[in-house]
Amino acid sequence: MPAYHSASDEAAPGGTPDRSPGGASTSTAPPAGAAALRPAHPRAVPLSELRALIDAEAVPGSAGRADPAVTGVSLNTSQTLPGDLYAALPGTHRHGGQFIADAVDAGAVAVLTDPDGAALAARSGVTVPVLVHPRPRAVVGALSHRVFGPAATDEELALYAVTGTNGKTTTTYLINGLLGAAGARTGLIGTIEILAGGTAVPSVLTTPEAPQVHALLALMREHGVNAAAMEVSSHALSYHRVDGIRFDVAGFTNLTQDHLDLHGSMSEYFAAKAQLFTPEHCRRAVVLADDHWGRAMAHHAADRLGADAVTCLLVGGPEDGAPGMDAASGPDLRAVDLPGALWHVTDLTRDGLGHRFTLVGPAGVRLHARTGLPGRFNVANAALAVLMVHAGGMDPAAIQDLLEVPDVLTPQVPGRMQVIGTAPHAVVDFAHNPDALVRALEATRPDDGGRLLLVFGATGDRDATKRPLMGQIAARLADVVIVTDDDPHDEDPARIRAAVLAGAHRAVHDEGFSRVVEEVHPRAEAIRRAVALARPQDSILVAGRGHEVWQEVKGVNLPLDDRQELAAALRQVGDRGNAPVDEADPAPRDGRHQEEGNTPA
Ligand SMILES: CC(=O)N[C@H]1[C@@H](OP(=O)(O)OP(=O)(O)OC[C@H]2O[C@@H](n3ccc(=O)[nH]c3=O)[C@H](O)[C@@H]2O)O[C@H](CO)[C@@H](O)[C@@H]1O[C@H](C)C(=O)N[C@@H](C)C(=O)N[C@H](CCC(=O)O)C(=O)O
Ligand SMILES: Nc1ncnc2c1ncn2[C@@H]1O[C@H](COP(=O)(O)OP(=O)(O)OP(=O)(O)O)[C@@H](O)[C@H]1O
Repeated sequence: MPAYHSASDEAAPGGTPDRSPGGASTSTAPPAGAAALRPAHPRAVPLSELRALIDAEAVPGSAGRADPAVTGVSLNTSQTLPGDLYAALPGTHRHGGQFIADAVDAGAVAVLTDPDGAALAARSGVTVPVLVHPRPRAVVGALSHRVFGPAATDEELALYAVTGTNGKTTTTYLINGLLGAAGARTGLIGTIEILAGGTAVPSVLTTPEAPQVHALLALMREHGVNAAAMEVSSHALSYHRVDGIRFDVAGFTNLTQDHLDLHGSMSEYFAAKAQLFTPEHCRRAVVLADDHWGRAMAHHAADRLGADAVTCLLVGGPEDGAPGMDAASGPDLRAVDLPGALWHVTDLTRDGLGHRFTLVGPAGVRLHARTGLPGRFNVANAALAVLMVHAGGMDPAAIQDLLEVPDVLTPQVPGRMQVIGTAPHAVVDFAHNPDALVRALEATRPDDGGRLLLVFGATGDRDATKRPLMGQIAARLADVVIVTDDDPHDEDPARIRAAVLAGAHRAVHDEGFSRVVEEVHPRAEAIRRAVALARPQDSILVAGRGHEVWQEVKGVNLPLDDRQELAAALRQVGDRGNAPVDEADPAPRDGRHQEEGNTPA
């Protein structure tokens, strides 16, 4: 197993310890500027060396040094620092070449761009040298690695990547929980926050752009971080954001519908994710192989990495039903032909909100575990995290010791199945695609005949095909469906709601579900409506925005935190009692529109 110092051995640079996963010491300082996300002691690389690395054409500068020392890389002028190479990339809205003058004003000593950007540079009278490459985005990772990458003398930083449609954030927190319990000083890059050993910084993207990723890894090394877990989105793989990084272990959670606006089809979406499981990007792979996409990924990984580098995990079985992979029930056909080491989950039992389970591996090795995270999908996340740590070099006996640490597989993941109230059981979750919504609804349904109320919407400017699907799922699995707004971005929110409602109506009319379906906006009002309708034995799920604290409407960020709104609404109702759904005021009020009647008794 990797040898780690105890997290408590070292003082945190720049902060007091807090709740960060895996025992990384952090402080709770506010979001930092670009400089705070860079190493304090950057290396200086001559521009000529960078030019040779990517075989770029060079246009000499008209002033300053012919071969300046480059100490950083940026591809957005808001993050450009003195000494940077500014990568002026073609974008979906405009060309980064328009911002070269701003980059030079911010201290950029050179520019990397494509021929169109070079023309823009010439027109703006740029004085610094310009490197011209036909596909600059494809070489930014290699350049960033040269500038920010590890020196031969640096301590090892073990890197764990998680990809998949759902479960990335949760699995990275689980990995860091285990590594932290083993004494590692952990770092994190993902949707919620970035932990680089110093301050915790709220995230903007799930996977930042390549220069920032490489700078963050350098910062982690400076802060003595020796293991880091990172979410790798399909956007990241398509946009070359992790180029130049070879992860020790890459994990695959699942592939279900999302992001078809970018990828076009599920096969293309798969192909984007599959890039992670190649020798350029990882040494070992752990793949959740329960379904077609998982099995395809396992075979792809074995083809590219060799079967010895692959671990397959089967969790199987219906939600909260009999475990599909009980060792006593004999071999499962899904295991046939899976490459590499095979592990499966067995002895699955409910324990409080979470589950106990056993992982059975090659030669009958058994690991006994418990996660307090709700929903069977979190067993999959927890099992994947355990096997990724194993693939990273920790032997089963050491892992079993870690699994004895109370709640080691129950990290607090903000906005993921986060319980806000108990009577009614009220949960905020980040489910914002069809599969996640199914699983979150299944995990929230009350056991004892209470009703399930759902508040959700769909995001604007993103995969529109999932909107009616999510409406349909909502009407199938919830008793009261309140359709509201998510982040509309630049789209008309009413149009988005209409698409979601169309799916809900289809389930009600064509499939005969008897549900209350309402359209209520703004979102805070929808949350209050759900709370007003709920009885103490019911459950409320507010899905889609999880930890998010801003709602983006036409370029303006409006403060909105589902957790706060739900807590406030519950407090208010606690003072005056709940109204049963059929007694509640059915008349539309402030954007509320009741679409269907007849909730089940
Ligand atoms: C669709 C997408 O991923 N777009 C990314 C892309 O933006 P773009 O091509 O539209 O950029 P643009 O506005 O046309 O500008 C062109 C160039 O000029 C630069 N620029 C622009 C303005 C300026 O003042 N200065 C400047 O330097 C930009 O950095 C860019 O390189 O390049 C930008 C610069 O890096 C990214 O910030 C931007 O991500 C946007 C913000 C985004 O929302 N991306 C999402 C969809 C995303 O990546 N999501 C995935 C996770 C999804 C999930 O799993 O749920 C993620 O990893 O976060
Ligand atoms: N293994 C899983 N399978 C299906 N759904 C899951 C799984 N894990 C989590 N979910 C659902 O997906 C939501 C998002 O979980 P999480 O943030 O861990 O995933 P993610 O892949 O990081 O998502 P995103 O890329 O959107 O940030 C959860 O709130 C839950 O509803």
